[in-house]
Amino acid sequence: MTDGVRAALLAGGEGRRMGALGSGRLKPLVPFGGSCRLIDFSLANAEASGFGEVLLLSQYEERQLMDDLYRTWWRPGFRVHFGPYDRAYRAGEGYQAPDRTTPPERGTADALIRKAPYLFGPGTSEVLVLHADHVYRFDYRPLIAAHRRSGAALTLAYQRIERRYVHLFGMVEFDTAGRLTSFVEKPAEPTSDLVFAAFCVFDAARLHHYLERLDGTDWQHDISRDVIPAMLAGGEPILGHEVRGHWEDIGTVERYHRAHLALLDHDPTMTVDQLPCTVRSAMARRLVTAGPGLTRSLVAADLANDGLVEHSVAFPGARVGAGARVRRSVLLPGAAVPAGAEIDGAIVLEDGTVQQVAPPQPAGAVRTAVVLPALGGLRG
Ligand SMILES: Nc1ncnc2c1ncn2[C@@H]1O[C@H](COP(=O)(O)OP(=O)(O)O[C@H]2O[C@H](CO)[C@@H](O)[C@H](O)[C@H]2O)[C@@H](O)[C@H]1O
Repeated sequence: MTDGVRAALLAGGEGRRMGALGSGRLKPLVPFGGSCRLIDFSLANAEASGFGEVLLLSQYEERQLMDDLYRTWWRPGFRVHFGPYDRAYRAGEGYQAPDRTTPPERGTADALIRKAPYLFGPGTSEVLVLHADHVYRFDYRPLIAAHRRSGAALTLAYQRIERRYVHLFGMVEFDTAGRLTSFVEKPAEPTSDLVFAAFCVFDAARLHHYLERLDGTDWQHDISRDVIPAMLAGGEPILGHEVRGHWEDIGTVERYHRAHLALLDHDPTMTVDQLPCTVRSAMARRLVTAGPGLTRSLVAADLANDGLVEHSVAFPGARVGAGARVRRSVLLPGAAVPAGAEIDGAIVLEDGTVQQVAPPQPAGAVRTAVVLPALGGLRG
């Protein structure tokens, strides 16, 4: 099924809208759910969908990303391809710095153009574009199968959301036959509840054609702002594929915080079991049981809790001092909450920095705890 499909992962995130959480850290490597990083969702989906290789499209700090992915995603039958640096990197010859005379790519479409030799190689009939900041579990095979059956130039994943949030996305509209009739990036006045979920499968030849046509023109170098509208204007058949399960773009620190608290919902659209497990933590193997100081929280087994943790997520190695109270918050790996502190609606970083995300709310305790499984048997 995936034969002939080149999977390409856009991982150029700067994390500008992540506040302190994003500073000094690559956005794809922002930890999530205590067991993985943002980039791991698309990689885990690709692996589970039968892909043997994913091409990395990155722009910032490629070396750091390559070192990390080489370590965390090394296993027989699956690999992340580093494009122009792949051969030398794997041969142990080290990293070849990008040629500084060539301007860095600016947008998502530039990333495709710059990696074209690795994207449109012989035998590639389709290109599957993925993102490194999406939280979702998805089998790409039905999307690819539907795309092939229809003969479309592009089949894009879309989701129905509340109208009030549509202005933050690419808005899509379809005719009764399911063919895309309109695509508006970040519309000021939305007229549809359907948004582009940003992952999609292109006919490789058509994509190549439109990238070549746009390159050198006055454009914004973007798949959503340029490539898809150009295809639509060119009369290319574009279809949609609805994403019915959980899918979320972690574009801002607020969404990051909200996505964690959503894991604690009574009927979550994504469960803890669905999180990829790519982070190894020896400390997390020490089991703790939910105790009196813990209410409806997702915690690593090694949480050292001498206070109260309510409706929160605590990553491996987090510590809560005596008398401290943590509510609706996320404690990153090793984050220490000092004795007596009151934390509500915040993210506590590894160095103890408290990033306030939501206004504090009155208490409303719920009496259950989800304990993250010991992270034994993980990849790494
Ligand atoms: N040169 C480069 N190399 C590698 N990666 C790069 C890159 N330039 C950007 N990226 C990455 O591509 C992704 C797209 O980010 P943008 O900020 O351009 O779009 P946004 O997420 O707002 O909307 C987009 O995603 C939402 C869904 O979340 C859609 O609805 C909308 O149509 C679409 O534009 C980000 O993860 C970014 O890091």
